[in-house]
Amino acid sequence: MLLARLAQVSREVAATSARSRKTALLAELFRETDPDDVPVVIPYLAGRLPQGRIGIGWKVLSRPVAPAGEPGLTVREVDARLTELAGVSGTGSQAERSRLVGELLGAATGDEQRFLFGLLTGEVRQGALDAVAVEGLAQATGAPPAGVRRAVMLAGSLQTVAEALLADGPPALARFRLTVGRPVLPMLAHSASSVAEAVQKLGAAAVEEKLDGIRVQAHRDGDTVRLYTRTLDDITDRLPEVTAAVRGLPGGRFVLDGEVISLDPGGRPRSFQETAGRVGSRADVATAARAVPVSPVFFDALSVAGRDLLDLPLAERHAELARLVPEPMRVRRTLVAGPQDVAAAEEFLAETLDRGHEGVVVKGVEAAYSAGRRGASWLKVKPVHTLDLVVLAAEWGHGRRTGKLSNLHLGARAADGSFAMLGKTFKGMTDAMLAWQTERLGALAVREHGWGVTVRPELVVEIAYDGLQRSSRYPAGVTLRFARVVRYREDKRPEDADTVQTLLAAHPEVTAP
Ligand SMILES: Nc1ncnc2c1ncn2[C@@H]1O[C@H](COP(=O)(O)OP(=O)(O)OP(=O)(O)O)[C@@H](O)[C@H]1O
Repeated sequence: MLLARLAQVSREVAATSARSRKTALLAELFRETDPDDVPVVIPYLAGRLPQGRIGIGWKVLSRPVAPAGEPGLTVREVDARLTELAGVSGTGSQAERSRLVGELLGAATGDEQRFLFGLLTGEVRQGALDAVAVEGLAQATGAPPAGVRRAVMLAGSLQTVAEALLADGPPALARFRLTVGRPVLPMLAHSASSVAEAVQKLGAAAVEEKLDGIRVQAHRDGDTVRLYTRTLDDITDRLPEVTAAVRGLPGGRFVLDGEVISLDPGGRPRSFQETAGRVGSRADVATAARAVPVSPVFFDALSVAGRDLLDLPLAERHAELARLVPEPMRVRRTLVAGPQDVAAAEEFLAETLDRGHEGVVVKGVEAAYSAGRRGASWLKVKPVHTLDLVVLAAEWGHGRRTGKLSNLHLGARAADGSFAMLGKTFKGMTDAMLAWQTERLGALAVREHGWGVTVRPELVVEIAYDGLQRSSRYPAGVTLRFARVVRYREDKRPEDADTVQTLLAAHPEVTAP
């Protein structure tokens, strides 16, 4: 496929707000797509590079290059050139990268250059594109949209399903089943402002403690156990005590969903940083496990004895979980019949907070497990409400913070895939965080200014704030009051950050006319 064609469709999809038009444009593109091009076409459509970060600085990108007259670049050729570029290292690498970028841009027309520029700076991420792409794929191949959606959730990747569908047509969907050893994207939760609101919305529900640890999916087949994070990274080798605990359970073949958390000897949770540091560290696992042991606490069963449970109601999945997993390794919960039981739900929340946990997740008992989605039937309630935002830029600090990137520019996802700045903060950072973010943001810089750097929008940071206020200085017309950093969320991608739309919806006091 020619890059020019992809760039054209990408532009047209971004320019129209009609979902049916977006779907039709993508369907047309997929009909022309060679299955071998899929590993490039899908990430490019979403504004992502298959190579991940390739470290081209703003200086290199901002040098004007005369465009080619005729489009001739194929997507595969562009990908090959970027792979070459990503591999350049050592002395003289800067000059070599600069030469390769010049060569690539010189082979591109003006339109293609603009597309490549967006891709290389990471300025536009069409995170919402996946859902439309699923429909486009269904339309292009004649497969049922629900079947494609399910396959994507089981494969954990649109790309894998697109390759199979474009190569073999709708029968390929049957290949995607929940399999022990192949992780699925976890179901996520929406927020509710109180348990009363959550119970009102859901009716009969399980109110579960919300543990502030790391999400883990545990797969077991006989003696083999594998553990995956919410981004489907395999972390089995880092958590021997969790692997052992899973191996000790009675069933021989299952997939469970839960959280790993580090508890102190009194059973209270240690800080999130301790658990996250433990799960994130590969070095000297045995020493780390002695210093900060973690335990799994499961809240769902996705497959037991070869039976796929995803489409069963929560109540039945819970019953399976209870058969398999003994009490201390299961999340605590209380069942409520509906709004009439709100007092019981509130009491459970209060007890949970007393035990040092961060809140509760209220789950509709009838709902299936919607893997890879923020299901409407899981509502989290936390007294301290935070936002996950993306760092767009950072300013050099003054005084004690001279030489450190300090004041962060924070963005939420906008409807068009870009990020809308909501405000700035230099509060809440420890010295260690300042040092870490200076290095990390330095590496992500795409543009240098006297005041600081603009960065590739990749780093997700959790922000506490006291409210919203109107402001004509910011693109969404609002800004955060007293924003402060809680922690970095390296387990999240920019596509997982909060959106302007959900933020506004959560603050009717500001948005009401
Ligand atoms: N009982 C529970 N049921 C479901 N998820 C739970 C539970 N206890 C803890 N969690 C964690 O809460 C997360 C659900 O909240 P959400 O999907 O919004 O992710 P999150 O943004 O990481 O949450 P937060 O930022 O609020 O910690 C899950 O991914 C899981 O890691």
